[in-house]
Amino acid sequence: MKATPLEIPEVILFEPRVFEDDRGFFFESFNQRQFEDAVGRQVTFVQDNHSKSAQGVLRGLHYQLNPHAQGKLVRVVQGEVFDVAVDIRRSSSTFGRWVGATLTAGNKRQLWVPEGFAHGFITLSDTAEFLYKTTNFYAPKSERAIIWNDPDINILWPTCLEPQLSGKDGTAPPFLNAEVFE
Ligand SMILES: Cc1cn([C@H]2C[C@H](O)[C@@H](COP(=O)(O)OP(=O)(O)O[C@H]3O[C@H](C)C(=O)[C@H](O)[C@H]3O)O2)c(=O)[nH]c1=O
Repeated sequence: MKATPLEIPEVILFEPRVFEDDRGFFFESFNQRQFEDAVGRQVTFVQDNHSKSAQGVLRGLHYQLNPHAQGKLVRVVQGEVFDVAVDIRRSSSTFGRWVGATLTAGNKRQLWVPEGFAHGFITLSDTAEFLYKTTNFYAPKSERAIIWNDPDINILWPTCLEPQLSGKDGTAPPFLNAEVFE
């Protein structure tokens, strides 16, 4: 497993070692020891999620407030998405900045999005199946969102597709009005 910190170094891109033979392939999709070595701290996941989206669907930008903040380890098992993490920790030197990565079933890449970040993705393939582990349970009352095209964050989504949004996401507040982490 290769671990690469992105421009916001708390966000880490993982690339697994894939073993291919005439039967197909094998790779360790999660290894607690290697993951914690890369992240530099103990991390416990308590929930696995799986969503399927059609092309153009954009889910995000979402996060849960403390004490329910979630770290997420995300990957794609079918199709392709562009995945984004936004630093919403007011005390951070990268507050308001974003990083992104293209995750596909083919590249088998995973992105670690720590607590303190808003997260979202846009679906680039006809459909995409998105799996992720979270470090805290779903707590809908603590859920918050930021509008996907906020001008102050200015995410460069890699498509001119008009995104398909849930009602919640289409009416999410701007970053300036968002409840953020201290
Ligand atoms: C997130 C979640 C949702 N649900 C139920 C609640 C709704 O009835 C239904 C769809 O929920 P929602 O529209 O919030 O799903 P997404 O838009 O994919 O939300 C996720 O989108 C982005 C990518 C994120 O990073 C978050 O993990 C999460 O907010 O699943 C649950 O029962 N448990 C859960 O953990």
